[in-house]
Amino acid sequence: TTLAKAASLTSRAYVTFLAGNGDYVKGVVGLAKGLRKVKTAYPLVVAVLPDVPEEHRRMLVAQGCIVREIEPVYPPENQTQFAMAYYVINYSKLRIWEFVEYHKMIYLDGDIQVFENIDHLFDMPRGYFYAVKDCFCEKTWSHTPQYQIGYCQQCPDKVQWPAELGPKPPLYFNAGMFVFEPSLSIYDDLLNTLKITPPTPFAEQDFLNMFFKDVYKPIPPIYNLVLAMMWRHPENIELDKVKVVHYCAAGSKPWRYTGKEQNMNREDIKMLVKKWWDIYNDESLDYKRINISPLEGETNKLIAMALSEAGHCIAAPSAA
Ligand SMILES: O=c1ccn([C@@H]2O[C@H](COP(=O)(O)OP(=O)(O)O[C@H]3O[C@H](CO)[C@H](O)[C@H](O)[C@H]3O)[C@@H](O)[C@H]2O)c(=O)[nH]1
Ligand SMILES: O[C@H]1[C@H](O)[C@@H](O)[C@H](O)[C@@H](O)[C@H]1O
Ligand SMILES: [Mn+2]
Repeated sequence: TTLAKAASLTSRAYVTFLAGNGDYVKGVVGLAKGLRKVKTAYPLVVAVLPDVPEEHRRMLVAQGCIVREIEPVYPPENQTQFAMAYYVINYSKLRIWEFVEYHKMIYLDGDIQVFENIDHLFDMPRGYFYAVKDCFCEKTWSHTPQYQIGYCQQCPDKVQWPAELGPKPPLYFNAGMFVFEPSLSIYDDLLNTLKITPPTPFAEQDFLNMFFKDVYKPIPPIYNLVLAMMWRHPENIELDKVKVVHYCAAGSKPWRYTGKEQNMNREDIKMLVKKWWDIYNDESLDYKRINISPLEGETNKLIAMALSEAGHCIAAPSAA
């Protein structure tokens, strides 16, 4: 019905995560502007930890974001070395499963930029967890047998998985981008499972991989270009088809980019960093309240139609 269609359009959103008072807020502002540039029909929700300063929250609201505060989530205590010390805060991402006013969401890291519209990903069948396969070739993976034997799921035939190591590990996704369905029962299950799961180097990314392994569906790497793919597996990437770029390689965050770190002085990287800045600096992409988004316009029409089908009519403003 018309009303159902209106409801399903309004119950979708992008979501990202912001912690601390550092410079990741620039990433989120850039992301909000990038999503506007590709004319997404859906809002960007920013899940913020309590330590995000008021000034940064105001900047995000001014960019049209919906700011939602979340409580931090901590893994059980243990002596793990995270691949990056700050990854521990990423367990707090699990709170986004609580956002059940949305039926479906696309999670994007703050260091991601969207260069082409990806709204069609919301239309994929429900009941799965969609994300892009990660690459195991960078030094951040040196703690794993995969890295040690030179096995990568991006080229699984180059180095075969040795039988002595047991069955081949399940496919592993990068958790900087995924399509999921908020749900209170899954949320409870996530938090209860976390309580009995010791932390591991890739923090909530390892945890989500374990938790969703039976419903994980890989989507093409154009939906989350992990930058190392460009020098590790160029044969798997068609740069001109890429829709979503994840500035995750060491030294690649555009707002900190110097070009000095390893692999950062490449032309393709410089071009992608420049494209990020072009969006960030484009004032015409700043949020203007006056512009009703195509979805708001469309939804308002659908709601009006549904109400009139149901025999209601919208009261005209009364003459005072
Ligand atoms: O000070 C910080 C650090 C991180 N973040 C947020 O946390 C996200 C994850 O951090 P990074 O993007 O720096 O991390 P990576 O891309 O290297 O990390 C990858 O591995 C992590 C393991 O915890 C997560 O799964 C993350 O989503 C995945 O892309 C950021 O995008 C940002 O949204 C902040 O807000 N402030
Ligand atoms: O989440 C991590 C991170 O983004 C690293 O930068 C990358 O090397 C990894 O492949 C990934 O799993
Ligand atoms: Mn990231």
